[in-house]
Amino acid sequence: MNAPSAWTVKPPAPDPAARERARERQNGLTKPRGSLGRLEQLAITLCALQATDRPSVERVAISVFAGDHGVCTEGISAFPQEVTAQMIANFASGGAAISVLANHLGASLDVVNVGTVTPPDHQLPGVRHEMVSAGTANLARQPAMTDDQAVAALRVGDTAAARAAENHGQLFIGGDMGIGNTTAAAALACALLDEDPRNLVGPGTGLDSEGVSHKARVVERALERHGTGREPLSVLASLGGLEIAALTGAILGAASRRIPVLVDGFIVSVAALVAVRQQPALRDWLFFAHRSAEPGHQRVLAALDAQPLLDLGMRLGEGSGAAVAVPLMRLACDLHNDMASFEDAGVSNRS
Ligand SMILES: O=C(O)c1ccc[n+]([C@@H]2O[C@H](COP(=O)([O-])O)[C@@H](O)[C@H]2O)c1
Ligand SMILES: Cc1cc2nc[nH]c2cc1C
Repeated sequence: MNAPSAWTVKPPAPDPAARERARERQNGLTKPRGSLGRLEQLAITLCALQATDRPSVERVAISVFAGDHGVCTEGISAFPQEVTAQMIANFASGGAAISVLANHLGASLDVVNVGTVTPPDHQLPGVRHEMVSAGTANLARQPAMTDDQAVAALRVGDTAAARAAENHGQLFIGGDMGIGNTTAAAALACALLDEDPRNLVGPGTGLDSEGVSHKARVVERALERHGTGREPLSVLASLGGLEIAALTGAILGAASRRIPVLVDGFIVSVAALVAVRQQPALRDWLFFAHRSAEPGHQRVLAALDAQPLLDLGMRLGEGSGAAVAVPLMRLACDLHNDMASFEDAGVSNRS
């Protein structure tokens, strides 16, 4: 019963009538048709997802999921593992990039510790400790998670999405924090896309080229051990991470509650890829914020047929790239909602 494949959260279909009305409205606004480019499509898609004529992303719900990775013992990151827990404290005290961005956007920021090696500090304000385990096992040698742990982590994410829905969130952003998680994400993406690790493994927080080659060999060993071609949530259990599984659960959970999702960088996109492989109807609910500098992101975006909004060379995680793209989505909504029509403004339309 606790096999990950039993996870059957289903996203609903977007509203076709709201989509059609939004398309008609865009075509009647005082601009040549299509001249606002992808901002037009963005507003139309939001109308269909929010089943409204007046789309809005004023209420943004951000959940950052943190977890540690057993594969760190293989020397695959430029930073030590304790940074994961230290950054949780930084999120709590408002000093992290995502803290500043959330504050700027007036977004809620939910920090969830899904499992660190460093014992949780229960005094930290605003941090939820929903530890599934003290980090994952080393995926190069054994499954990162048991099936039960993967399901528990999916549930942690789904619960965060439920909180976003209770707070009437109009857009969900998931962020990740986990030293070593670019190794897990690359391994997962290789298994799901049948790719060579040398094409998907990158520097993460800052490995040099020798470090990247070593990391690719670690991923290769993991793939040999766990094999490919299994169902997506089993691949997630053996090669993923606690925060990555929580992100998969959160993304599915948000869409199933009719909250559109703005996907961040490499790690969140891999969590989204797992979710789309599990529930293809989820794809409709995803906007892609940016192209991360982590080289494997490009391949994952292509597999999801995704055109990100921004390309700023960011590679931080935390949901930061998604937060940076929110103002663009807000502008797309304002244009859709507030521009005059040809008729109202007395402007001649094309003959
Ligand atoms: O989101 C991205 O595209 C991204 C790319 C590179 C690194 N990161 C962040 O850096 C950490 C993982 O890097 P590493 O080198 O320890 O695997 C983790 O906390 C991620 O949030 C994030
Ligand atoms: C300092 C630091 C902050 C981060 N935020 C997300 N991943 C990170 C990795 C490091 C090393």
